[in-house]
Amino acid sequence: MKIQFAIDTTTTQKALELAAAAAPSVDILELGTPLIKSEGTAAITALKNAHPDKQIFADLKIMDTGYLEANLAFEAGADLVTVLGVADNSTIKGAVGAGRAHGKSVVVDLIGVKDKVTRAREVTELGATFVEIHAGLDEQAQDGYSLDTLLTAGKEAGVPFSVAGGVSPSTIGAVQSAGAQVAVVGSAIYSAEDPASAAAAVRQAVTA
Ligand SMILES: O=C([C@H](O)CO)[C@H](O)[C@H](O)COP(=O)(O)O
Repeated sequence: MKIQFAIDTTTTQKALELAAAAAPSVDILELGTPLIKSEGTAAITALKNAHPDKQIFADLKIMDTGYLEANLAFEAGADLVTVLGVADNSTIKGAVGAGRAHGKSVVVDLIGVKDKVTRAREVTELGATFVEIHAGLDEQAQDGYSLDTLLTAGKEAGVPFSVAGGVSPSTIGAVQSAGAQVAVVGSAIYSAEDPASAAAAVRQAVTA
């Protein structure tokens, strides 16, 4: 299972510092949506130039103009780009088309999708490389939030998936056992006092 570090900061400078600290322990470096909104696609290029050996994930959360927006991110150096599962199928197909034109991948983020299992199967048919079974930061803050719901959906869907929703060293083992291809870890690393050690702890909790 790959480890993806979601960098939810708002400046390229801070993102580069966090990426440098975590890089030895992770496989994929994600530019979070707030970072891209704050700094634009130039931040994608900066991270790719600093880490050409890593997969760079641009969390654009595309909702419309799938080809156009995905193309912007791929041209800037992204290897993976997100489109929203709640978007129209034509938008998802557009983003997938841009991915194919660049030889890169599109991930469909199921944040806000009620029936994640059904939609996961549909968008995989449309060409998503994998789906992200995701509860966002606002959903995580609600009473009764549990990562288990995401893991159950991932197992049931039977398609390639990642999991994002407050994954930490203590829960990443369950994500791996559920069969995820990728575990997304954000705040457990970027909010830690020592992000390098936090990323190493995440790596140690995953079995090879
Ligand atoms: O995608 C995310 C969120 O929508 C804000 O951009 C997060 O990067 C994702 O949820 C992973 O972060 P954690 O949940 O803090 O691990």
